[in-house]
Amino acid sequence: MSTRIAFLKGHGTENDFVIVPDPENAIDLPPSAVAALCDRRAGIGGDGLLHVVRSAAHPEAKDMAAEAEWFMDYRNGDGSIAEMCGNGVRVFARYLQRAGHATEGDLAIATRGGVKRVHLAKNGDVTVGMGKARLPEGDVTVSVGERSWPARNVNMGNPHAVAFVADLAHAGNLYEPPPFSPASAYPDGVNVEFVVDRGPRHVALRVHERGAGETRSCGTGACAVAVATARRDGADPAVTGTPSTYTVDVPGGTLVITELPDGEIEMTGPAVIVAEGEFDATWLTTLAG
Ligand SMILES: N[C@@H](CCC[C@H](N)C(=O)O)C(=O)O
Repeated sequence: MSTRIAFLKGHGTENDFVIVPDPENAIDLPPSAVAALCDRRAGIGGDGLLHVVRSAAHPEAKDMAAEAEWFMDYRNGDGSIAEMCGNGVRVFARYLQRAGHATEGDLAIATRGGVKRVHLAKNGDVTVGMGKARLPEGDVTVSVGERSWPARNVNMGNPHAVAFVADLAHAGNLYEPPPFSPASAYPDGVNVEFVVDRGPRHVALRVHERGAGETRSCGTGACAVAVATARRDGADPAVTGTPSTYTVDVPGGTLVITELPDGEIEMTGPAVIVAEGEFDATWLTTLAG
């Protein structure tokens, strides 16, 4: 009898994830296995993978176990590891609720970017305390074809370059990571957001995600965009003393981002589980090569 491994599929504003519940951290998920599971033709398909592990059972999360029972071991679709995934945290929380590990209201989730406070609302929205942005100094230029733009460095636990453009179509097909200069600016790669204005405190973005390509949403990216836009608009909450809220349209929906005067950022958006099933463990090892 072969071993069956349970999985679910979920998305947050169409940033989609394969979810692998593994409370005791017993499933070996090397990068090749993650990439095989996230493959949209030969696998299940997803922009990334949420490995659901008890914090106490994961060496990277043990220290957070007293604060947060569950650790989001997030992987990009190409198998690489990222520090944080904003849409992923909301979907992770929705999974915990569905599995009976959490109820409506507040919970804490351990991530590589620290413990995140999450609120599962009655109306189906999920709010995440995303922590504070860091704005590393340094001019960066992002290019697509003949066009180039200055980009703002914003770190949400993971790196982002935010470029304001006249038209989202100028970002091109985003099959490849957009080149930036200086080439040494992001030694570990970067997520690149292209942004246009839609109205007062309302923007829209397209994103090329490190390790995934163009996706239909990026939660940390939406936070980075809200922070960069507030600085551009003279609405930095630390200066004005009032929270700034931006509506951020992404190709897969809408996220609402609020930055408080102390720098803490809250992200609100949907999170849904769309399917569940199981796969054969030997299929995984064969695919993973
Ligand atoms: N989709 C995510 C971000 C996932 C990580 C990113 N690709 C990286 O490598 O930093 C989000 O919703 O934040």
